[in-house]
Amino acid sequence: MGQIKVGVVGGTGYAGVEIIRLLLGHPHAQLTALTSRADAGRRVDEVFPNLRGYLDLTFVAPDAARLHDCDVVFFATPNGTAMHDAPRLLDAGVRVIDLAADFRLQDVAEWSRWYGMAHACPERVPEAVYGLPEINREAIRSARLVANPGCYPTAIILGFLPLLRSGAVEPGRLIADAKSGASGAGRKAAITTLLTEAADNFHAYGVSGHRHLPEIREVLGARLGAPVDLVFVPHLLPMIRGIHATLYAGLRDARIDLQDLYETAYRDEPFVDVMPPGSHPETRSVRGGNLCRIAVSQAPGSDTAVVLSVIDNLVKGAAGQAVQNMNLMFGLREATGLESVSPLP
Ligand SMILES: NC(=O)C1=CN([C@@H]2O[C@H](COP(=O)(O)OP(=O)(O)OC[C@H]3O[C@@H](n4cnc5c(N)ncnc54)[C@H](OP(=O)(O)O)[C@@H]3O)[C@@H](O)[C@H]2O)C=CC1
Ligand SMILES: CC(=O)N[C@@H](CCC(=O)OP(=O)(O)O)C(=O)O
Repeated sequence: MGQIKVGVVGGTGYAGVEIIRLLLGHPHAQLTALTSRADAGRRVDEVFPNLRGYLDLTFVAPDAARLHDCDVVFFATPNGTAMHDAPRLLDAGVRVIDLAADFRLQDVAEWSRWYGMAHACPERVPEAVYGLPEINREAIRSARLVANPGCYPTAIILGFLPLLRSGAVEPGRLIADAKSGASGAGRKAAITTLLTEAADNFHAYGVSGHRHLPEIREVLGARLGAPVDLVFVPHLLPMIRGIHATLYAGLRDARIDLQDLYETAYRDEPFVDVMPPGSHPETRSVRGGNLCRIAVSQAPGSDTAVVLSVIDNLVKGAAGQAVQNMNLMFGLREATGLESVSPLP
């Protein structure tokens, strides 16, 4: 096949530059239009010296007509951006993958409550496909508009899914205790992610309600055909990349073979690795890669399942998953360009 012409709106953010990094190693993608308002006119490799020698492109303003020449445009922009610009691109026949939350919730009123703004194109929301290939692979293949999942939801949904699908747990009594590295907050300046605030420190945030909560509820609930509820507490870890989610669920029958349940559920998934019994997945084992590594356990005599789920928030939690979705949308092998091994240490 010919090269897929790719645009990235928000090419100077952490998720955007990760898409650029991944697509430089993709045999069928041609980076065509990379946007930034602040850095328009600057060479990409001047802004990101790690890319010197790999591409010869200059950032352009996001309204550049050149986006219309693309086959697919990734929006790696703040929430509330793609909903203004995606409709024109879709009307011009360009496929859109939004890494933000604009099209993740089918319940638009709920979306507006959590995101604090009116939706600019509620009529386009029903056509959006939630881009978690492990649950929506077939719909993604024919989608024109993909809502790439949030980073916490990716780790948490993949972690809970086998338990819920099998009916092994009560869907209303789940607990997700999750930690993220600081790159999850993006590249913009903010006090909480200053080195002097985040390093040698550890704290929870969003305990009274984080916007990923309705996303997890809606996606799992739709999958299950019944309401799902959970306690979700995110934390900020003094590291750069990675999410570690520790998930707890009460088992209906403590005799279940959890290892077999998870191995069977994810046997054919290229990007979910169910580790052997007794494993403790490390965030560095998925650093820079598109894998979600999962370990599941149950203490002797306990009726609580404990699931450990790790991802790189910028890869399986954002850019890698977006490229996985692009591969599906363009009929490519799903793992194309996503097969690098994480470095240790
Ligand atoms: N970081 C992560 O781990 C994850 C992020 N996401 C989501 O991906 C999106 C990008 O995140 P991240 O890369 O961290 O964010 P950053 O803050 O690092 O980058 C944002 C990018 O968007 C551009 N931008 C900002 N406002 C606009 C606008 N109004 N129109 C066009 N471009 C704009 C910025 O450049 P400029 O201002 O120069 O135009 C910049 O390139 C967010 O929605 C985030 O929630 C999802 C999962 C994980
Ligand atoms: C550490 C940190 O701040 N993480 C971010 C997660 C950002 C993200 O992936 O979320 P959206 O795409 O849904 O905005 C947060 O909790 O807001």
